[in-house]
Amino acid sequence: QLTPDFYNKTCPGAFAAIDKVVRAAIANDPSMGASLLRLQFHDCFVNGCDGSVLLDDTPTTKGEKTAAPNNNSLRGFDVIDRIKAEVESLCPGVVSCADIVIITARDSVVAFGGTPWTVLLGRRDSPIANFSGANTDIPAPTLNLSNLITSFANKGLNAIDLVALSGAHTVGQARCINFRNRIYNDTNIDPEYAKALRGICPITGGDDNLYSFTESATHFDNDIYHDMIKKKVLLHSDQELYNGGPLDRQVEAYSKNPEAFAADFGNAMINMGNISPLTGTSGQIRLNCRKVN
Ligand code: HEM
Repeated sequence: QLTPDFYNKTCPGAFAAIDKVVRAAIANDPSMGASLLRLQFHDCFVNGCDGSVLLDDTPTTKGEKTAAPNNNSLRGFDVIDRIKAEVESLCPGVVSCADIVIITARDSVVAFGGTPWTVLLGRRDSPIANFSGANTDIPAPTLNLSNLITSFANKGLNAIDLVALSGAHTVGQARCINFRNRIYNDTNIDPEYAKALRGICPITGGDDNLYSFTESATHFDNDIYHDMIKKKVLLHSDQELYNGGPLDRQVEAYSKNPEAFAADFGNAMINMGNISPLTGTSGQIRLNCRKVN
């Protein structure tokens, strides 16, 4: 039901307006591109791609922003607010927050030098957030390969989608709390890499200290697959993809063929964007992405 031309008649200016705000945000803070890309994942894995991740807590209901995988970690909500304001001034009440997340993720990858894909549109916004769903459905970096595969399968995504989408970790950063156990306890990690990271992430304290996933954390390329093969990745979950198991061949293929990775990444983003959208007369077009109408 989603289509690429959904806003062609009702808001043809939306694409240029969104891209402009995304580029300005990245020019102001290059790390923002990664954060905007991640929002699509954390929206789509919880109740589908329905903009629920954008809802603030209210006095009576908890939103998803304060769930464990998101709290003190997700960012970019102010950029989404700026985009929504621009788009509302162009065409009031037309473009959903859920679709803004999808377009913003694509534009961020392109701004980082990645390959564009055609986004499918026509999603509507959920009137409710799912705090407990955000805690259970977003995979943790401690998961092993079979649990990662299951977590993606639960959302209708296959193992190729898992390997391709994990390529998103070619950009952005992680906090020490998410890689401490790996650098002190994992054995499938390059010893020099682990040693260097221990300087940034002590055994106690420094939970929020940041480290980049790859050397070019603001350039969208296939570096993360090279790093997996070298055992120089931050997250336990990313190394699980290349650890003597069935997906090693796919990691090697993406490391050798950046075009194949780019094509599969775009397709996997489209697949992820298809998770349980609200369409037709379901849901609403929120006027402010942070609260229900
Ligand atoms: C396969 C399962 C995944 C796990 C276990 C996982 C886990 C994580 C963790 C732990 C962080 C660091 C958060 C922090 O320290 O605050 C992170 C960051 C990030 N993730 Fe994932 N992730 C997964 C899949 C994805 C997918 C599918 C995407 C998008 C397509 C994605 C995009 C990102 C980006 C871009 C960042 C950096 C954010 C920033 O710098 O602000 N991740 N992820």
